[in-house]
Amino acid sequence: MRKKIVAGNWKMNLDYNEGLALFSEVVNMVKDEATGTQEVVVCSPFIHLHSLVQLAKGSAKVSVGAQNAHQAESGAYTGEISAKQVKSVGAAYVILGHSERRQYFGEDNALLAKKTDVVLANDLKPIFCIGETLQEREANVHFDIIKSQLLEGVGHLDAAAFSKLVIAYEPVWAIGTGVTASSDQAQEIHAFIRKEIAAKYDQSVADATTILYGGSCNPKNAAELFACADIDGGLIGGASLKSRDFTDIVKAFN
Ligand SMILES: O=C[C@H](O)COP(=O)(O)O
Repeated sequence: MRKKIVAGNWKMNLDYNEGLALFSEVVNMVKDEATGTQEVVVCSPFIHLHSLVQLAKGSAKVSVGAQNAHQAESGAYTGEISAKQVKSVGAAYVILGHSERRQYFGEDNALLAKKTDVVLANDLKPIFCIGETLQEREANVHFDIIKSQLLEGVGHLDAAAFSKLVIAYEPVWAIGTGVTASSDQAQEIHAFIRKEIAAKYDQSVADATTILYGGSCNPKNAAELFACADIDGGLIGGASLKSRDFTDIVKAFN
């Protein structure tokens, strides 16, 4: 059966020492919690990755991820980080397709397809984000948008490669706004995504795919969201910057 995952996305927050302190607290707190969450992933800025991997050693449940990787294996791309470099410090995951990357850095589905290939080729697991803007939802094209992000971004993969992905549904209007999708809205889209995966591959691939919800998820609303049949955990932004809040979300699968 698919894995229940709670992933934190620190975005461009926390200096080196702040990140290590927060991560140490999370590792310690998560260790003692009885929870249905099977894996806790912290996606930090690149500067923290190596140290977090060291701190996570000995924790069966906590993994580390990056928030991006370049589409090339290596080369003259000043300021960029490759998937191979991320892999070399021991990280396990890479977030791809986050709406902030799509919006501020012009990452489109074609580019994300290339990034997905490179990340997978380096034996890293993509957390592949899809989700509509408020305008798209209001124009009632959100299903089309989500379907095209899914199929154009990762639909070229064969079933074996696709099964290494985690999908994250993040409605852009809910990210960092304090406006969470209702559990009904989120479940509707998660079920739709799973149906599209089944149509593209087959039902067993769809049933095995972890689909996370992201967007103003917090300790108060996590349990209701995670109780939905097709929601397999969360991708947590703001609340992942506080160890107690993040751990309470991890506990929400109880
Ligand atoms: O990657 C995380 C999402 O962008 C959600 O962020 P948020 O929890 O601050 O709304």
